[in-house]
Amino acid sequence: MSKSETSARSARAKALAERLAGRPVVLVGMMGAGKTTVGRRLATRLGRRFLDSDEEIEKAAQMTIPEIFAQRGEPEFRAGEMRVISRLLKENDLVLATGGGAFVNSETRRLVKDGAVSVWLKADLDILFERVSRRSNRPLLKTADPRATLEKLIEDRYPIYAEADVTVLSRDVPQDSVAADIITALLNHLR
Ligand SMILES: Nc1ncnc2c1ncn2[C@@H]1O[C@H](COP(=O)(O)OP(=O)(O)O)[C@@H](O)[C@H]1O
Ligand SMILES: O=C(O)C1=C[C@@H](OP(=O)(O)O)[C@@H](O)[C@H](O)C1
Ligand SMILES: [Mg+2]
Repeated sequence: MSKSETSARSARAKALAERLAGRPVVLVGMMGAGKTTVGRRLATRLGRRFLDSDEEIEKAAQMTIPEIFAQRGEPEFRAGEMRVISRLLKENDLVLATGGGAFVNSETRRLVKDGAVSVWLKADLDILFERVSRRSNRPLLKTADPRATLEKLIEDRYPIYAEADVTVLSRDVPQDSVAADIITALLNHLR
């Protein structure tokens, strides 16, 4: 990257930091959208701390997400997810990646809307399916037809994700350019 590109990038990050005034940035959207991986890059660009609610839930429960779903069930996972997100949102200067179902839960959504600026990372079925197929760590997709399950979740959840403050497309472009697109969208939103 040239010197002028580096300084333009840091000027944008600085402008955004001022407009955010410490408020957390929370990434929401479907499994495979890139919340965890793009979120980490966004935090680096902004000089912010990065946390992932799934990771924090696993630490608190001393169990993996698939174990929590299997041993405790989804309702208990959602209750824990809400408690963890409520705790994390008290932190300033944070980028928080949530699990795909977090924002769908009305109480968690209220916490995020009240305490943060929310970003919907949006991708279409083909991209999401290709990405989630790389790993088998998503209990909701352990069905006879995971693609159909994903499609149904998209149908149910898209109208809810659309309540986020900004929407950014998570295409198959480098994750760093998705992070840059998030910064642009947030700068426009907070203008
Ligand atoms: N822009 C992108 N281009 C290509 N692959 C991506 C992109 N964003 C994310 N991925 C990949 O997709 C998979 C799912 O990403 P992840 O960040 O875990 O999504 P989420 O947390 O939203 O479920 C990972 O293998 C990640 O490297
Ligand atoms: O969409 C969902 O309900 C879920 C998404 C997962 O996180 P990612 O969106 O990071 O994959 C994880 O929280 C859990 O498997 C449930
Ligand atoms: Mg994730």
